[in-house]
Amino acid sequence: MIRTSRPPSVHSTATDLGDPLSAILRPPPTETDRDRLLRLQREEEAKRISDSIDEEIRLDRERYKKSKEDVKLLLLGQAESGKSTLQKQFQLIYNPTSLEEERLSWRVVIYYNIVRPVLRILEALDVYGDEVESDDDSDKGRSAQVIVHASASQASLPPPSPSPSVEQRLSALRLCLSPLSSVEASLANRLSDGVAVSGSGKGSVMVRSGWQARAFGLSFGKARERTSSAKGRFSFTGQRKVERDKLVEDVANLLNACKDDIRELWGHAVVKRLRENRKLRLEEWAEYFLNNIERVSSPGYVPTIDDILHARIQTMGVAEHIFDVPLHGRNVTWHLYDVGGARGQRHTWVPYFDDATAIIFLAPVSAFDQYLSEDPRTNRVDDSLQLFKQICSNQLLKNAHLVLFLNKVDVLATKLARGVQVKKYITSYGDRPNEVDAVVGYFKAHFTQVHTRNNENKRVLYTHLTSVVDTKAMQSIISNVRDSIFRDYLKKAALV
Ligand SMILES: Nc1nc2c(ncn2[C@@H]2O[C@H](COP(=O)(O)OP(=O)(O)OP(=O)(O)O)[C@@H](O)[C@H]2O)c(=O)[nH]1
Ligand SMILES: [Mg+2]
Repeated sequence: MIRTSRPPSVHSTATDLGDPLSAILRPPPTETDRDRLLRLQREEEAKRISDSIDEEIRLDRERYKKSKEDVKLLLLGQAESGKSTLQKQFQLIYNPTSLEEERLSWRVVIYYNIVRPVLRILEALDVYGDEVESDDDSDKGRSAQVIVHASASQASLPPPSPSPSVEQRLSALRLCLSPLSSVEASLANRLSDGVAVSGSGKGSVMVRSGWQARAFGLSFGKARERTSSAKGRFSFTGQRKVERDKLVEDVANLLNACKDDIRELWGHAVVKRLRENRKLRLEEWAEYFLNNIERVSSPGYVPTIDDILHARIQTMGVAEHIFDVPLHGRNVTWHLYDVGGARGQRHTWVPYFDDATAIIFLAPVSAFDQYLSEDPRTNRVDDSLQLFKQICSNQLLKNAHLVLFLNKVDVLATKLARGVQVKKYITSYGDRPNEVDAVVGYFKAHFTQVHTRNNENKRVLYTHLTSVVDTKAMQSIISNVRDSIFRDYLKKAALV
């Protein structure tokens, strides 16, 4: 024989006679049918909410457990060291369609990367132009000839006098290119979404992760992005989108109209002289886009992947990019954290340290003749070494797999070929040969020494010589880095 109990009820009256809470919750004896129905509906709704909270907690727990299995890779290094460019190379390998989809949106950055150096060249001419012109009279004649020849195809310039002086010609170019100064601020404003940022020290534009989406109201590919510093998502009305596109189209038309003048200015003997005697210094991306001015400013221009890799925009805060990386037939989720490297941005890195699986530290070896724009007394290689020391000795990072990229080897080679002397900037370099292998070897020894002296955990340092804009070479370097990170990852997983 079995004994059965009554079906349980939320407000059981049989078992809770002594329980004051149950007594309060018990329906009043005068409850009507309608009241009862309403009460049951309320209870059902409360249960639904409670169940959904339980489910959320369960999913959160699962997500947390799973995210502990994810690889978290930090890209660290000073500003302009190549972190965002390396991130694009990862994107190209593990989520190529997203970079394809972004191509058009990079026009605004590339146009900014052209307008800004052109204006800097004009400023340098204002300051040093006369000096350079009077340096060498014979060259004056040579420059004038170049100009007469080049100006024959110029519709936008005033008709050349039979033999215009260098000065007259440069004045004419200045006049023709003056409309660019008004678009510089508009492009900067568009990119930074009107946010003025301190800490870059360079007066150039900084953007947060997801800038394309904010600037154009578009979303790109599958790559999920989060940012530590965005206060919230921006949403744009269709009207604003149209106005913004109009700006890019206007700049495209302007550049197309000015491209012969820009090309002439860039190839001008006086400008070349200013660059040779280093009174005018332009960054590598400026040179790249000015060398490609014809293509980049032609109508209907769509940036190539190579253009995107050379485009320069400073990162603000920390941008998270998520990729699925295959490992033995299953996918492991990789979180790539691309940080802003300027001094004013470095405090944003710390919250990402304690669960980092691996670090790639980028040190641009070409920067031996440059000083921090945030602190013009500090040599950039010296800053890299100091920063690397802090990373190596940081207790929160002591278990992270450590990779060092001695980057911008191609830029170093170009600089040395131009005759720039390392010992002039790094006095300790002494009389060692002014050649790529020797210079890279010298810097490598210094970084290795910093690592050795700050290596409590006896961890291995994996060093690569890189030019992160070189897609072909990066494919094999990234797969090499991936394998070494996975080896450590599997070893640690086996110990858990
Ligand atoms: N030629 C050449 N250019 C490079 C190399 N690495 C980076 N660049 C260029 O240098 C510029 C700066 O690179 P980014 O990747 O933006 O530098 P970053 O480290 O992200 O800088 P922040 O965001 O300010 O911290 C870009 O225009 C890149 O195309 C390289 O190895 N060779
Ligand atoms: Mg960056």
